[in-house]
Amino acid sequence: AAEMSVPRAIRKVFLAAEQAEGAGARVRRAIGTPHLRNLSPFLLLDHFSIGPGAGFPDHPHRGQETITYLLQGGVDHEDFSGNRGTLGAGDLQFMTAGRGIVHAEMPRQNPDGSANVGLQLWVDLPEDLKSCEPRYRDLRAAEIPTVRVDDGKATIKVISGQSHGIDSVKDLAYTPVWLLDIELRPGAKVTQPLPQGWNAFSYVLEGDVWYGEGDARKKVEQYHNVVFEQRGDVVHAETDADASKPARLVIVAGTPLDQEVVQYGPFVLSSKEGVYQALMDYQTHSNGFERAKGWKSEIGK
Ligand SMILES: Nc1ccc(F)c(C(=O)c2c[nH]c3ncc(Cl)cc23)c1F
Ligand SMILES: [Fe+3]
Repeated sequence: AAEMSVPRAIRKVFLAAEQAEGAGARVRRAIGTPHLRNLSPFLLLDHFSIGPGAGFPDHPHRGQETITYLLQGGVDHEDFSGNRGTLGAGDLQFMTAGRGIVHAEMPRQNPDGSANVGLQLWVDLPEDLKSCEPRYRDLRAAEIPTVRVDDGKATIKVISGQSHGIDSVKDLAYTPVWLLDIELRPGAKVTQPLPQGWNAFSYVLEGDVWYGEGDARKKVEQYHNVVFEQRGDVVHAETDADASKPARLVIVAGTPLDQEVVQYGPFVLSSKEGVYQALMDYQTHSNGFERAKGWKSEIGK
């Protein structure tokens, strides 16, 4: 007989409150606050909004991967190796900082002055990859497979992982991560399998979403983060039939890493000594930060 699917219970739900970050940017931090310090392998999740004149000028990273998902507008990036690029609405950038990156992430000026909105997720790297060479993988909106389910009432963008028989195009991060962007029209109901034993959460971008089934259902509003228990292999999400507008949520899952997390801003190592070393290397332009010497970005001025 088919294995019974076990719904994942909800461990906690909380609002991602807005806070200042970078230079004049605003972020709703859904992972990386006292509500949820980290959920291995996830270190940080920022739902960012960058208005004109704001942004994230020259800054370093070591020991993690960042996944930037542009939802609205555009963000330019430029690093100390001369890599430059622009993310438009629907595009993603998977950046493996590894042993060290210094870059700037600045918004494009939108003609109508609208803000640039997106998600940035930080994923911890396994210890032996924390000193790997940096690398970028861009994923353009057009490359992302989409599947319509529940009579077309639900649309799932399979950015990474699998959903309803659709596989994402390629493994983009070193650490296995599933990232699904789901739109639920009124009355839609989706059952999404997730790998057993992975850590998983869901962040509500728009509207209201019911998670769970029957009397275990819980209604979660916009800007709230839902953290699931590790036990179980499916997540149920649905919207009210009389909802006034569609809901939009992401479901993210990843393999827990069995290592310490010692983080100082964008330096994420697995020991205090590793963090001291990162700070020293950044200050002395060593061990991966050589190209930071005298480097200033064009876009971060
Ligand atoms: N203070 C500080 C220290 C280190 C950082 F890496 C950053 C940073 O670059 C970001 C933090 N949230 C983000 N959301 C979106 C984007 Cl595009 C960038 C960031 C930062 F702001
Ligand atoms: Fe950055």
